[in-house]
Amino acid sequence: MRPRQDVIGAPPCSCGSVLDHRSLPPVFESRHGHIRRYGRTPGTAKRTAPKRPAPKPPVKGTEPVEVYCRIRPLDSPTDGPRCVKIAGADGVILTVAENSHAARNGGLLRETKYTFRQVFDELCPQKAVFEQVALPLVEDVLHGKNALLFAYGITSSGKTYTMMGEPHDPGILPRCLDVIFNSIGELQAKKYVGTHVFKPDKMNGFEVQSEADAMLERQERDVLSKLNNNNAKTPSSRHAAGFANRERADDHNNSNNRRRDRSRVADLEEDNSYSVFLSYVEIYNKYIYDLLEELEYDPITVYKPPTSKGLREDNNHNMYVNGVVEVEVKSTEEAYEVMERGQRKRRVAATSLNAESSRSHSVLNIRIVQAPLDNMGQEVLKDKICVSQLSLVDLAGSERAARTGNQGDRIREAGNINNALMHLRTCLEVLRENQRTGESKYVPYRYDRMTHLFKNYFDGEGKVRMVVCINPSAKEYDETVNVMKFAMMTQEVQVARSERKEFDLGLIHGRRQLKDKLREDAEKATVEATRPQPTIFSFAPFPAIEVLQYDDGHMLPNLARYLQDRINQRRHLVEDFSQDEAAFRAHLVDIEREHNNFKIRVQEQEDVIKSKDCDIARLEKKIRNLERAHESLTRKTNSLERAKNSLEREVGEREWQLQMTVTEKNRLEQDNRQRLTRMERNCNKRIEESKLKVNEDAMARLKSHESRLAKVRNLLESDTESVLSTPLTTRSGSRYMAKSETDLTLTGKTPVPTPRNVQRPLTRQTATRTPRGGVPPPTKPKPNVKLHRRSKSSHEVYLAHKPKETVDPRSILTPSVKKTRSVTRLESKDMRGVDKYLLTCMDVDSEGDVATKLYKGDVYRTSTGGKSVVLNDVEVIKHKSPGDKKRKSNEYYDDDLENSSEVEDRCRIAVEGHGHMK
Ligand SMILES: Nc1ncnc2c1ncn2[C@@H]1O[C@H](COP(=O)(O)OP(=O)(O)OP(=O)(O)O)[C@@H](O)[C@H]1O
Repeated sequence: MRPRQDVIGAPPCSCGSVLDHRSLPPVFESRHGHIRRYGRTPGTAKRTAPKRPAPKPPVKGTEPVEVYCRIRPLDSPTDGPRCVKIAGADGVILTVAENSHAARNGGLLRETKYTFRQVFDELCPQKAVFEQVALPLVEDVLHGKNALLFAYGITSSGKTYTMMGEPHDPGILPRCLDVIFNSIGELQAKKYVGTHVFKPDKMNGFEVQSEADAMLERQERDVLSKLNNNNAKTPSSRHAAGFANRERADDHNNSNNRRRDRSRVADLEEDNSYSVFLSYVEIYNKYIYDLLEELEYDPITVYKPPTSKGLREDNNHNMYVNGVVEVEVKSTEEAYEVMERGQRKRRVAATSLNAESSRSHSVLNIRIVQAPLDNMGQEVLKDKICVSQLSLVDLAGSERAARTGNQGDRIREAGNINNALMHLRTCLEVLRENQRTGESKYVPYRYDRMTHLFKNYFDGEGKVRMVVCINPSAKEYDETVNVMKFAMMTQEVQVARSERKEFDLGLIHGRRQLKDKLREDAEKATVEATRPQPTIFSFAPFPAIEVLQYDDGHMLPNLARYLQDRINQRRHLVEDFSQDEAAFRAHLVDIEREHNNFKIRVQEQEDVIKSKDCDIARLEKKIRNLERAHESLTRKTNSLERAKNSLEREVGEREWQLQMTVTEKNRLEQDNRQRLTRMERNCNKRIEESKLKVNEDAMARLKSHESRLAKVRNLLESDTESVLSTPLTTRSGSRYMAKSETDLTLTGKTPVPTPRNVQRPLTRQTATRTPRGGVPPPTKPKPNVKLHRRSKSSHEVYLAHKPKETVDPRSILTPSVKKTRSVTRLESKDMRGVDKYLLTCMDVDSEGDVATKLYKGDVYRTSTGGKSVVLNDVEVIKHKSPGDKKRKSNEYYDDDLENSSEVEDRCRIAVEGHGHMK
């Protein structure tokens, strides 16, 4: 199988793209702006200032993962060539090593510059590294934010050194603990004492434990620790578990050697109560083990091997190790002790590159639990607990089997370590691509325990920092290149910035001091109460002052002594009294001052209370208003509910009615269709009958018309003297006596009439006498027919009736009438004094031919005094279109027939002499 390190040894660019060095030009600028020089010619390739792309504007609310670089010293100054140079405060230049993979592959990369947030050289002290890298994270965690710090690098690059350090020069972990305890000092909640004791709820949260429970737990612990002390005589757990342990961890036990970090974080919430909890796990061969778990003692196997732990997600979607032991620590010493306990259990082994090589990734979780105190400074507010976490991760180093010379378990461990690191890299790459492109590709955190555990840091909020540890030895060049690329890629990952937790709940400040003050006062009062009361001093009784004998030489001296003593005593008493008085006065002054202070504070508190009362009153009023609003809304909701129900009912009814209507409509439609079909049948039948009847009527009317025409003809024939020998028969059977010249056919050009409906020019003009009755016009008169010549007498007066719509045809053929009176509209009076009647009609057929018809008649006086006209002649002057040659001659007869009814109508009016001609 190909060793893992060969796989990870070659991906050339931090952006993940594989570069073929041979195909690249001598100078190539990577996507990250790093200048790379290629070429076989060894020499001093002068490095120009790297041209980095303009930094992207930071996404609002996010910040990049901050990557720092630490270069460890070589084991000895003569320890081979170096491949790493420092370039300023934030850059390192990696020079290709001669025996490196890149060099062997032909494409020689001379120098590459990598830029970090900050670079620490070999001489950089631990304190400086801590202050730059970890102190801001400690500040964050004390202010309620989460943070992750991990050390990354190849094996033996100084990760554990950076994280743990040495007793005389501690690394990041112990310093973090120092600073935390320096900062929270007196603000800590008392362990097992008081009512504000935080306790893990086993689901990654915390609860407040009652004092009784806390005491009970303490007793249980005491018993357990005694038992453990007894068991300590048995072989140590680390040997029983068969794991090698770091001897240097024992050095930490000697706290006298340990140098403390004196830094502290200011501006903490003084009215909060703090607790610190530690948990320590390692991820070994894909499994998570609890380093603080007390292994059960078994008389046969001595100690049971540790069981792996699972990962769970809490209510806030944070990942945690299920069932992990969380130890509350109250001081740096306690924390050290716990940390070292875990450190001793961590799996390390000697490899050819590191005598104490970490075979697992270790995660120390420092959880700060804080909650604000109540107004009396006595208890914490249970529902305001804030938990923040600082995860300090010492990753196992990537390693190549060829370099380490590992075998057996070590090879398997190395494979798992490399896999986990590769997976971390994959996750970060996907995350970075998602952030760049706006896509939401699945980030495979879950495929590895380590990435799954850190998921919340990359997806959630909080600072993430990485210390990349570098071994500058040229032998490590190939792996160092990959570490650099990973670091470059990681710097481009953005994480959400978390906000500082605010604990200002409107409570009074200085609650903690108030509590202390009250306690002090109570203590003082107790002391005062136990102080012995001053006894009333009484002088010794007077000696006997009776002189019993004259020579009594004792009485007076005794008395004098007594009095002197008494005077002295009195003087002492007065002095004592004045001292007591002064003390009392001073005490009184103190009390007075204190009293005044209290009065001021009481006043302040009263003000606060007043303002709170105002607030309360305002809020109560608001609550009342809201309640009223709520009630009215409830009423409104109820009424709307009722309205909605009734509307729903109504809608239901309407729907039902609609359904019924539709059904009824369908039924009616069906009925109507049937009825319509029936009616259609009946109608068709009736239409057929009507048609027949109409035909019959039309035939009957035709017959009656014919008979009437026949009568008129007979009448005309009988009354007229100038009867033509050859009567012209119309299609309707009526006869006219032709008085005009017959068969007048004119050729030659005539003025073209312009009737209204004529559009085509007329080129031929024809005037024919129109026969009636469909008989073709005679071409020449029969010899026995006597043609009646048109009267030429000049005394006959014609009434020429030309309706308005007639136009002048401009024909050369005009009736030969001398005396003419023209009217356009016929009235009775016009008939006076006229002998002849001439009616001019014009007609345009569908072909556009214009026919001018001249009806002539004689005017007779009737017996009733009126005038009657007997039409006896008709002349038709036709203007034919040249394209009408094919027109059949009998069409003329059709036209005549059509017009005959019109002529009859007009004549009827003229004959009667009533009405108006159109
Ligand atoms: N900055 C430094 N100054 C002095 N000594 C250092 C420094 N960094 C590392 N060392 C030394 O180098 C050796 C290897 O370091 P360390 O064990 O920390 O490497 P590591 O990266 O944790 O390796 P592994 O991944 O195998 O555990 C140790 O002896 C350590 O003391």
